[in-house]
Amino acid sequence: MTTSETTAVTLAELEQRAASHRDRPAYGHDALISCDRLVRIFTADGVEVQALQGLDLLVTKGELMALVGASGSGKSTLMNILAGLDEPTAGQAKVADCDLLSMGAKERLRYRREIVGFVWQQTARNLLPYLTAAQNVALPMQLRGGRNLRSRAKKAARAEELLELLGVGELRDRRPAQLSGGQQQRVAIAVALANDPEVLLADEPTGELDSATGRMIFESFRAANEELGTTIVIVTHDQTVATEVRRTVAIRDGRTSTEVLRRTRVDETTGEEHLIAREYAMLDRAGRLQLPAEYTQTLGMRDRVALELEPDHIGVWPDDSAT
Ligand SMILES: Nc1ncnc2c1ncn2[C@@H]1O[C@H](COP(=O)(O)OP(=O)(O)OP(=O)(O)O)[C@@H](O)[C@H]1O
Repeated sequence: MTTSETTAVTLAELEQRAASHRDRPAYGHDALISCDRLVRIFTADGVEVQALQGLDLLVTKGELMALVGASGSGKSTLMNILAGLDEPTAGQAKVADCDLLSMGAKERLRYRREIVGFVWQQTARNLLPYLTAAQNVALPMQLRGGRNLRSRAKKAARAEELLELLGVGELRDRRPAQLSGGQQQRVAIAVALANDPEVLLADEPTGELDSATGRMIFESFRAANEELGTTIVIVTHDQTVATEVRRTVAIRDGRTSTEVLRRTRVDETTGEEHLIAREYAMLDRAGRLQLPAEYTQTLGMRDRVALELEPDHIGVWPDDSAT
C-alpha cells in the first residue's frame, strides 16, 4: 500500500467518524429535563463559591425521582435554576424545550407559571394565609391569564378535583392556619399542580414533618405522578422518600456522582415481588468516571490505575508499575 492510499483510507475513516458523530442525537435530546455541564458560581464578600461544578442530569418525561446529597452539595442551587428563579453561570439547562439560559423576563414568567410547579420545605411559604385551600389552588389559574383560560366554575372544579386527588378535598374551605403541616403540604402540591405543569419540583417537602406524615406526602406525589403523569423531582434527606422512588441521584460537590436504580422482579416460582436496587456511577460525556472513595481507599488506589478491556466489562487495578 502506498502512502497516498494509506492517507486516503484514513481520510475516509475520518469522514465516516465525523459523520457518525454529527448524526448522533444531541445530548439529552429525548429528555424532559436536561442539564449539561451546569456551573453556578456565587461571589460573596469577594470569595467565589462553585455551587455547581459541571453538573449533568437527564430526567425523562413521567419520572418520579429523588435528588440526595450532603448539605452544601448544590441541590437547592440546582432546584432554583430548574424553577427559573436563578440563572446558571455556564452550561446548558433545558426543561420541556425551554432554554433556561436564554429566556427573557416574559418567557421566564410564563415558564414559572405554566411549565414548572414548586413545593418548598417551609409549609408557610407555599400558601397564602388569608385564602382558603380551594382559593389557594385556584389562584395560579387566575394569574395564568392568556390562553387556556378556564371559566371561574371550571377553575373551582379543577381546584376541587386536585384537592380530592391529594386527599384533602374535605378541607377545601379551611385557611392554612387551620390545617396541620402535612395537610398544608398536600394543599401546596395541589397549588403547584394547578396549571398542569410539565414538571413538579419539591425541595425537602417533608423536611418539617414527622416520618408518618412524610410518608403520606410522598404518597400524594406518587398519586400526582401516576394519575396526572407529571414528572416529579424531589430533593430530600428523607430515607423513606429516597428509597421509594425508582431512581435516586446523588449530588456531590456540585456534580451528579452516583445513581441508585430500583426495579421489581417477580420470582417465577413463588410469584413474590422483590425490589432490586443497584448503584451506578456516572460516566460523563468525555468518558470520565468517578470511582467511589470507599472503593479506591480500600484498594489504595490513587493518581493512576491500570485498566483492561474485557468482553463485557472494564477491569480497574491499582497501579503496579513500581513492582
Ligand atoms: N446566594 C448564595 N451566595 C453565596 N453562596 C451560596 C449562595 N447559595 C448557595 N451558596 C453556596 O453554594 C453551595 C451549595 O449550596 P446549596 O444551598 O445549593 O446546597 P444544598 O445541597 O441545597 O444544601 P442544604 O442541603 O444544606 O440545603 C454552598 O457552599 C452554599 O454556601
